[in-house]
Amino acid sequence: MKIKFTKMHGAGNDFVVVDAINQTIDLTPDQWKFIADRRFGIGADQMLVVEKTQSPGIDFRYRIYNADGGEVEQCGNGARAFARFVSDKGLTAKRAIRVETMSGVIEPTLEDDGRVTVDMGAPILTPEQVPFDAVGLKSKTEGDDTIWPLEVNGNTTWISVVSMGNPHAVQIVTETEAAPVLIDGPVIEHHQRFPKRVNAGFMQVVDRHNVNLRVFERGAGETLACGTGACAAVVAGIRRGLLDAPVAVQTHGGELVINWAGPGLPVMMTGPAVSVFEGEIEI
Ligand SMILES: N[C@H](CCC[C@H](N)C(=O)O)C(=O)O
Repeated sequence: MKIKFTKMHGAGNDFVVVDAINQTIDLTPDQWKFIADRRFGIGADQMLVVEKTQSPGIDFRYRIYNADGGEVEQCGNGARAFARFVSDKGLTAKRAIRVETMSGVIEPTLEDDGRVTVDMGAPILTPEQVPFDAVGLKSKTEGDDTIWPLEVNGNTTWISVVSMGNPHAVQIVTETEAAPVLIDGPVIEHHQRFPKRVNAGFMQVVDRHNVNLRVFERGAGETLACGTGACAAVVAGIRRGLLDAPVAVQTHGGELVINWAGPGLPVMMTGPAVSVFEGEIEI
């Protein structure tokens, strides 16, 4: 079957985006993995599939597949790329678009300056719902946050656990460029205390409104940026009493700006969304 796609990125987190409204898309995890392959396929961190929805008051559904072929609940940078895609393709004339994902409804809005702001919904802060297995662990309180000891490569790493619909383990590091992202990231991603695996964030606090962040993503490895990871890291930093909103998050692929007014309230993320090229692939 031939599939038309658009290659996009949000702060360097790159995507293959497909319109499943005007073409039939029904691929296996191995076929998604092939598309994501940077040598044998197109190459991407995630694949985004745009679908119709019957849900009242909702404009679209969008599905997210990681480079390992697995479908996941949420993708923050992907939400911005999705909004750019449906607008550019004329699938909607709206600038504020309500889209349902596996983990609920989010609302990206196309800004006049070319960036996209997404209401990512409220973070989930109960460990069991992340999900994180805290049984038998002795936590510490830091500000309003609870941090947990995780055994990683023989060291104890203290983490915040946050879900943005997808699971995140956030640690504070002195300097992101010296952090063992590629050594500890895979161990945290597959840690037994995360039954659905986890995205591992490494955050350096520069000042109360600025951080550097690297994320070893579940199912994709280290990416140049992680939108839900930036949301989770800022939520953790605010709860720990280290940050004040808004927070500019510097990633290897660009800047994301995160706003959050506290528990139960939505996390707002603003950042770039860029179309790079269009193509067609036989699969
Ligand atoms: N790897 C993530 C999905 C993509 C998230 C990231 N690319 C973002 O921008 O939020 C997970 O398995 O939960």
